[in-house]
Amino acid sequence: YKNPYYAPGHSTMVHLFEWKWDDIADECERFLGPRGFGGIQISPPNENVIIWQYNRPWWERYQPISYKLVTRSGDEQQFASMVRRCNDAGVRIYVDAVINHMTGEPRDNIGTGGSTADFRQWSYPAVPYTAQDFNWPHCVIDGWDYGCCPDKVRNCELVGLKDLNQRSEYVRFMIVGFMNKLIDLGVAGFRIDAAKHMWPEDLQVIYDRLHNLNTDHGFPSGARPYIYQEVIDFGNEAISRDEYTGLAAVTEFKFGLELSRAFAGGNQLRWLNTWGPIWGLLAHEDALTFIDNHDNQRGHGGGGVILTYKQAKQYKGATAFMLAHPYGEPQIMSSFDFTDSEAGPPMDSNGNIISPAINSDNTCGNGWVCEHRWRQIYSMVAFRNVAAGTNVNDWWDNGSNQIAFCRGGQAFIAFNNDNWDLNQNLQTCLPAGAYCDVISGSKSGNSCTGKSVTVGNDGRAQIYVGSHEVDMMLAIHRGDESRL
Ligand SMILES: O=C(NCCCOc1c(-c2ccc(O)c(O)c2)oc2cc(O)cc(O)c2c1=O)[C@@H]1CCCN1C(=O)/C=C/c1ccc(O)c(O)c1
Ligand SMILES: [Ca+2]
Repeated sequence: YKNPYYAPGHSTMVHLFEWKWDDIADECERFLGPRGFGGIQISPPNENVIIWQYNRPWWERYQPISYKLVTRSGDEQQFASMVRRCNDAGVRIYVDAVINHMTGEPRDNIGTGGSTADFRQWSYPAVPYTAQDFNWPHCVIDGWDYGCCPDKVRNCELVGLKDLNQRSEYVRFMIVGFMNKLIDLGVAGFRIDAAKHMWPEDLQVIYDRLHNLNTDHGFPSGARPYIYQEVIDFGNEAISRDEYTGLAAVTEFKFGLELSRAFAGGNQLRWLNTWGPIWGLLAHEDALTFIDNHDNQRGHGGGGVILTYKQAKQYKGATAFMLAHPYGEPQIMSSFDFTDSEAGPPMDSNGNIISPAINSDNTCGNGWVCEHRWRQIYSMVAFRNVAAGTNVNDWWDNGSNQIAFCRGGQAFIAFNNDNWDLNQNLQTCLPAGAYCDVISGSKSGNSCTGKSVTVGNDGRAQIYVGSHEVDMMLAIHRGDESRL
């Protein structure tokens, strides 16, 4: 359950948060496939309750009312078409699976597919679930429970959301049926939302009943779904993420916290020469890594200050480091612009999501940030693909915030987060020749729109990154995007 089964030559997952299925399919064909992205995390595809009371908040999609594949992102036909088109473009689909709970007790009683429920009777006829399928006696998780009482964190309601009993064979049957339908439609795996709130042994049973990936979508026979479990654990709770790493991969929240601290100036970059498990991070094969996610970019996820698209220069620096370094399985957040932390995606007066506009310079409009379309970010996906299979070598630093390293003999990157210029003759580990810096520009024909770097026969080059430049890094590699 720890292998994403990306297509050859592809890497990196992007979370297209709240995107519609037709738009995702287009994005696979016109951008993500050609740029070597490995996969996409999509928003929950099953029917959720409509919450007009808070003007369609982003978190309404985390209140299931049924397992029908009808949401504001599209219906089952559009879902199937997206998976087919993305797999054909070499881009995998991972589903955000909300299986711990159903809804709370919202004011309105109608779902995105027209289903209703009787919340106070724990009755969801569109599944169907009835009261016997939920955990009893009724209780709600209290703040103290996280520190003392694993049983309550699993068996009581998270913020009043009706808590399913995954020990029930019927509930297991319904959840497994829902997930196997998605696997048969060609998805490559799942994010398990709120995994901390479910018993590992119940999750193990559910995972082991999942089908192998669908070979008609290019997966090898016998391939198991890639599963990464959302366990928010900063080490101060009774439940540890180590209870879940035996099952499948786990979201590594410390990763984004530590890199945000380093690139926001709270920790010197030179300390990153030991980046990896000795920082208290999960083992490489267990870690789904990211700078920010849909929850903590809004300040909900606890743990401290997280960099987002709003701190563009530092965010691009931290993201470049995430993608340049071999540790973990990285995910890029692709956001819609927000100021209100509850606000949902851009929508028209009827509540329909507005599609991202693609501008002439390939950036997004209509309120979508599309971090994955920022040159400094998509260029580092190509860097990661060229560097696949190599380690970090020839580390250099200036004793504070100027660092540089190679990936085998394939790629080289330098960062400058000091407030004076980096101007050094450094070992790039690359063959002699001319290279375009893929951060300050790109290669067009046989010239560079940004900086160019000349590497000598000894692999060394003069590397310059001014402290007042738009970006704090310079990256070159042996792939076609950089090598002249
Ligand atoms: O103030 C709120 N929630 C209380 C604090 C955050 O607690 C939640 C956590 C949570 C937070 C921290 C933890 O350590 C933890 O074990 C759980 O996980 C969720 C997962 C869901 O599927 C749906 C939810 O409503 C929540 C949730 O409310 C607002 C209003 C309701 C939704 N919400 C939210 O803030 C929604 C947050 C949310 C939604 C989906 C997620 O996948 C997620 O990680 C957080
Ligand atoms: Ca639970």
